[in-house]
Amino acid sequence: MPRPKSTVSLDEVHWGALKTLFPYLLEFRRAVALALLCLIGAKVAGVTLPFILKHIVDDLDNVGGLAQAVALPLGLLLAYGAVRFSSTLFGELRDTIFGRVTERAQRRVGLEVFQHLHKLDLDFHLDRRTGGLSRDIERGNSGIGFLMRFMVFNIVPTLVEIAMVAGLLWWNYSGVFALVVVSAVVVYISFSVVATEWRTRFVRALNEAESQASSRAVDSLLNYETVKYFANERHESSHYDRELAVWERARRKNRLSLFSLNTGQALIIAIAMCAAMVLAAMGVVKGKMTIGDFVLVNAFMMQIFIPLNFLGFVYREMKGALANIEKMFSLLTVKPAVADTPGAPSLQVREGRIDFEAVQFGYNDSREILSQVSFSVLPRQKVAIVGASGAGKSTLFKLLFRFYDASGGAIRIDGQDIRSISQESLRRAIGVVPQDAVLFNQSIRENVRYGRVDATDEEVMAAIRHAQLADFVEQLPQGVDTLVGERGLKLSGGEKQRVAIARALLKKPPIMIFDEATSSLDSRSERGIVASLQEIAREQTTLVIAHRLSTVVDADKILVMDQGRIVEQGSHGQLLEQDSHYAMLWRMQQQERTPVMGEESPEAPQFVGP
Ligand SMILES: Nc1ncnc2c1ncn2[C@@H]1O[C@H](COP(=O)(O)OP(=O)(O)OP(=O)(O)O)[C@@H](O)[C@H]1O
Repeated sequence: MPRPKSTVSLDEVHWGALKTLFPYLLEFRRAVALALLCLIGAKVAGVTLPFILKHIVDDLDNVGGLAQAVALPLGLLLAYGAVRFSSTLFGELRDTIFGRVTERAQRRVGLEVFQHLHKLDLDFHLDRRTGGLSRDIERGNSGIGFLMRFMVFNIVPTLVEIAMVAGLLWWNYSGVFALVVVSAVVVYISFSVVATEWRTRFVRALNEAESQASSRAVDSLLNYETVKYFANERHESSHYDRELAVWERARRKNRLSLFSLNTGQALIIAIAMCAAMVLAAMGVVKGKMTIGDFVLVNAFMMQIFIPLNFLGFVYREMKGALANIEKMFSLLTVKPAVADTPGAPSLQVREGRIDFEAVQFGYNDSREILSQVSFSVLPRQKVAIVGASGAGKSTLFKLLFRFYDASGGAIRIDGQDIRSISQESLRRAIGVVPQDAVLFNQSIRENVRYGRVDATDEEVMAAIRHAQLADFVEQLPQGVDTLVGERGLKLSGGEKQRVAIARALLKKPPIMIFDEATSSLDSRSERGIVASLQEIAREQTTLVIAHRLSTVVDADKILVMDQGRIVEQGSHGQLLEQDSHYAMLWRMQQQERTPVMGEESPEAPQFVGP
């Protein structure tokens, strides 16, 4: 199956974008051939029309005083109607048949961009602005439809039609007519190309302004709650209005430039039409041409200048469409920073052992976040990571999950360097309950099922029970079918976390990561979940980040992190005995601990960091 070129450099993209569309034309060659036949039919009918008209006019001119109803060139008139209708019919058939080709191309390219976006690394997605991105894709996609339709059915056929008309005028009358037509066309096209090039910058500026305004609006609406917390509606509106003002200015400049282009084109056409008509009128006066010939010349001029005018529009729009496609395809040129090596094998999880070996990492060159981090997690062990905010705990998980690659050292699972295996197999083997669970705007059931999309309803319900979510779900009028709202905002923080836990439990991976997964829960729910998790964790290797030290006292090993280094490790008892960093944190948490409403026992201290 032909595939469009997937990476196009920005410099070559202008015309390179056209090349990417050829495979689709080839794939649907029968539909394209049929549509081309319809096109030829429509053009032949179009060129025949002025000749029929000429004969009708000449016949009428010669009727004299006879009874006109009898002498009417009825056959010619009927033929005129039939040819006109068939010209339109062929045009419609052509569009209908070719529509399939363009729609399929749009679907394929849309899918390719979507898949590529999912392949890109976390950094790209953290930097992107969703509103602008979706507009770029939307515009690029409709640009493809436009370009394919007009490239095949407008530009080349119009030029052929013009050549045919010029030839016919030359053949039937004189070379001067052909000269007028050809010169007008050359001037018209040259003017259109130069003026359109000049306008491109206005079109680009307008697109840019539209994307900016749209990004701003989407970002603001996504942060609806934050805007309200700070009563910043006016601030948001004024920012948005500033973007809209830029858009307004860009639009005005764009319109003015379009005015100049349209006016120039109309002037060239008017001069050419006038010249041809004057020539024809002189021919009639001199008796070299009939009135029918005069009408024919007029009809031909109209016939070529209408599509020529359209050609100007097409060229203009084509430039816009190319700019849009260029922007969309430029997304495909973004290379993911984390990529599989060609033919990377799948991860084989035999026991679930994890080794970090002298791992080094920084999100950028200027700041090191992890330095020389080494530790091992034995199969089915529970290892906890504790430390101050910003110490690099979540970063460890992001590296294990290969959102980023370490700049030094290695991470191995059962002896396999995670850089040498496929990302998909790695991620299948690891379940994550993140710090901030984000849900799809679907039902609770579907959100939980996302953990394993082929899970049965019974399995989903079992996961919901294990995550202590069943009581809550029962209270809801629509139960598990309740919609959770955008990003899950209709659920409380704790409920959202429990949905995320249920989802991860359903996945049943050999390795499980909990990144402060119970931080939004009250102590009673937390204890319930921790008990469930402990039961399940016996089968799995588990890594836990916790601020509440009481939730990890049972861990096989606790790693204490500070400023990107592991400063201590051991069991809860061993670390207390060492009486160092961890022991100090433990004591601090116990001292600072104040009873929390609704808790029965005040045994759980809060981790506040050194
Ligand atoms: N995408 C990113 N780009 C640049 N810096 C980042 C990025 N993500 C995290 N950081 C920085 O890396 C450092 C470590 O972050 P990390 O999330 O690992 O800390 P943490 O120990 O999990 O903190 P917390 O307990 O508050 O969640 C922080 O200083 C943070 O600002």
